[in-house]
Amino acid sequence: MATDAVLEIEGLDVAFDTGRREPQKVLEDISLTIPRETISVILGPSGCGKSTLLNVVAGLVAPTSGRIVAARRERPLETAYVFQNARLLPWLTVRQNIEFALQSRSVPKALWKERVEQKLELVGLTSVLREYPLRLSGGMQQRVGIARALAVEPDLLLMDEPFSHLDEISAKALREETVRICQTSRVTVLFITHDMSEAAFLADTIYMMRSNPGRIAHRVDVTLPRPRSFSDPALYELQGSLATEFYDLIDAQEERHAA
Ligand SMILES: Nc1ncnc2c1ncn2[C@@H]1O[C@H](COP(=O)(O)OP(=O)(O)OP(=O)(O)O)[C@@H](O)[C@H]1O
Repeated sequence: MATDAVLEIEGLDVAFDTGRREPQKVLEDISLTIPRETISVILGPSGCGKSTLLNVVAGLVAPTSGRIVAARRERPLETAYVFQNARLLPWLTVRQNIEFALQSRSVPKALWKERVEQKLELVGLTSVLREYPLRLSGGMQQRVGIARALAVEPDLLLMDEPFSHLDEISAKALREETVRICQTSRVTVLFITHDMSEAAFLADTIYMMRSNPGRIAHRVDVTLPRPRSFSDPALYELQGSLATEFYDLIDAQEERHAA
């Protein structure tokens, strides 16, 4: 295993039993390495198995075959999720929502106050500690969701299309925040999207997937310097080449389907 990797996945297959004669193969021969303190992006069309891949990494879905090797072998890999919706508990305050996550991971109570305040500060939201989630905007709720995930100090942060339900201005701000947080807090991220510009802006490495079954079709190492700007022509260029590859894949798939 590479010395700077948090996780390596080797030859991973996932098939679901759907009651038909043959199990449905959703992921096939997935291999990837996630280096420490980087952002790896899985880019793929709807239904190609992106969320399933994250669920395997989180230990929620068992692979049919293949290996997942975590760098820290002395204990299971600690992961935390940020979903499309923040999924905050509406009857708990922001502080209590984050404390709930800390409690569920058995983080000692003596650490809670500092963790909650530090992570809320990181997402720029210290003023909402006592608020209830429904009084916050969608973007603020998502920031709390990120703070909650960071509070457990995971080895790997799993982000499943976390900004896809936000307006474009909030989404852009949160993409910038994600990069800043990763750099200042030395977090490692596995990020799912089907948005080319989001992938180009965030990623150190992009794994482009195709469907039926989900496979990694291309790996793109993004060498654009940081901080990146949404208006950088080089970013547009990368986004354009990702789009070309992406739609070529979809066309090839439709041709295979029709044959
Ligand atoms: N527990 C399950 N049992 C059976 N089939 C499943 C299960 N979970 C996912 N699938 C199937 O696996 C395929 C991939 O689903 P998945 O949600 O991983 O795709 P995705 O790329 O994340 O899609 P989207 O971008 O639309 O969220 C789909 O056909 C889905 O119906």
